[in-house]
Amino acid sequence: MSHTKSALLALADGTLFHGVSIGSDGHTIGEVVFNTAMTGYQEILTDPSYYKQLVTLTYPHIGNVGVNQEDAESRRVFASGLIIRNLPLVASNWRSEQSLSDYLKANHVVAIADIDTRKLTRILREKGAQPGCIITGDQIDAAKAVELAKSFGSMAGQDLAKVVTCEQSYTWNTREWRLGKGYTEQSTPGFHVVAFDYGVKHNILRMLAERGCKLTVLPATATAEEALRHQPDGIFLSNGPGDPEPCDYAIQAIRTLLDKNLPIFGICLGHQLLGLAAGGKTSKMKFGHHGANHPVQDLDTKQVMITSQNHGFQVDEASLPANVRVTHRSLFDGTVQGIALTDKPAYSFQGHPEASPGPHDVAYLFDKFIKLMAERK
Ligand SMILES: NC(=O)CC[C@H](N)C(=O)O
Repeated sequence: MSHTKSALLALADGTLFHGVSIGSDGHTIGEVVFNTAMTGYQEILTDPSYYKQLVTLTYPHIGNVGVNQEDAESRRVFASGLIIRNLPLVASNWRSEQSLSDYLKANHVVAIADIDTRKLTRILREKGAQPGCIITGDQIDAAKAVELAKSFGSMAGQDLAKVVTCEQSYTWNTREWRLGKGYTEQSTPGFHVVAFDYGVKHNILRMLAERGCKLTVLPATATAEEALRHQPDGIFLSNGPGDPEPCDYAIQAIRTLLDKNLPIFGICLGHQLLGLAAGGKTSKMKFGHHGANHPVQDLDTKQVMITSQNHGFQVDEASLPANVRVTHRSLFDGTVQGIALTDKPAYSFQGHPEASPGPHDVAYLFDKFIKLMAERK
């Protein structure tokens, strides 16, 4: 039997959790958040929105189905650490290519198992998301770990979109992808979408491609002029990590693009940035929304959808100017989940409509974007 290495999770408030290391050696710091999804650990780890966050999963057995290349949501693991109850001894699935533990090690992710994730989640619910440190080794200095946790400070004020974004613009090869899916040459792309990559998840690009869009992806700091040079039919604003408020480059670009009356669709961080560009404000939530079964109501149709969520900031309803309408609301806490401008073809959603947490309830938001681009042509 292989030697198990000890690991410690220290919270900034001094709480300590002793467990075993299941990833890389060393230490990592970030904001500790809990996610209640029962599946999708690989999508969570590779979602760039989790950069600088240490994710604890409330589902106790994580790693049962291993990992594979196909399920990655981006080019690498972006979560800064993983905290779980129990790593199964065997990973079993026909698609599995690697065990979770080997994957974490290969991606240099520090991770801890065998801790009481229920107790941890209760602390985060009561006190709110807080800084933490995971550190591995047999002789751990707990006081040092608490100091390291504190050194993270707060997620508020951190501009991380420009850290995780792509270095250069690229095109998503829609044609090849569609032909591989059985679409014919004739049914190939209609609309050209310019997507700002604040930490985009691949399934968003896939879902736009599936609807016939040709995609040009631009780095987070690209200007409105750069976007317009591509003569887009529509603009997409992606999800991403950190606080939306310091992303002034993005807010500026979106403001200019709003003036051009182009269809604009934003998801998660993109939603928050649209809210800011429209003149609203955002704020940090206590522990945010991270899970795969959050009920959200479409206020126009009254329909309740089961959605996937991952955010720690929100658009403040009271701050919204008269030309911004709230279109969706969380049925957990009443917070804003969607907005639309009344005088521009621009709208956004706080949850993740590209994730399919079982149901595909929110996929219609992608069809709405296609409709807006068609109306403008
Ligand atoms: N998934 C996201 O885009 C998250 C947006 C933002 N970083 C938040 O935490 O609220």
